[in-house]
Amino acid sequence: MKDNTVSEFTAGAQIPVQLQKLDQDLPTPRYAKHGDAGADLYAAEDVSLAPGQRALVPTGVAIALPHGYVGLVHPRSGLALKHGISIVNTPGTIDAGYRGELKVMLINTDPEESVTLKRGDRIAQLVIQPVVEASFVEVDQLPDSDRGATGFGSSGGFGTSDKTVG
Ligand SMILES: O=c1ccn([C@H]2C[C@H](O)[C@@H](COP(=O)(O)OP(=O)(O)OP(=O)(O)O)O2)c(=O)[nH]1
Ligand SMILES: [Mg+2]
Repeated sequence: MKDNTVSEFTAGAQIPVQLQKLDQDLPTPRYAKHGDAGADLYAAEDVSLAPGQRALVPTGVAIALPHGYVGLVHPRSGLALKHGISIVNTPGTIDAGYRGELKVMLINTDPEESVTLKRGDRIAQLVIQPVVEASFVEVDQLPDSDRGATGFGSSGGFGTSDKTVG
């Protein structure tokens, strides 16, 4: 790879992403199954989380994403279901220019049980996506749209008074 630029994006395509191992003894992040959206990230340290506690957990890797891409650090559903482990800032944003260690801000949402994760456990998954950069154009008036300024449940679909099904 001569430079760090990828000009075209094709759905399903593989792009090369330079990865530096800061911890040689951990496996390289990988997609657990062919077609997975996220590559699993490993904990570089043991971490114990009391109920409600959070911790910034190192993963032992740094990457150089091509310009025009973002890395999103998503929780793993198995850890969430079994132990209530989530990510405080989910999804974490890995900027293309970031060269530091990828870190995961885990939180234990279980109200009663502490959770201990070990070095080498897969704690999160990194989803890489193309992004567009906006050039913001300031206007006095925005164009009309079907939705307008409505939101925050305005279309219904929950609660007892405005069921959309049955
Ligand atoms: O879960 C995360 C989130 C962020 N980062 C790293 C990569 C990212 O590029 C950088 C900055 O993240 P973000 O923009 O979310 O944080 P900020 O609070 O806006 O800090 P900054 O002012 O440095 O942008 O921190 C991680 O390693 N893990
Ligand atoms: Mg930022």
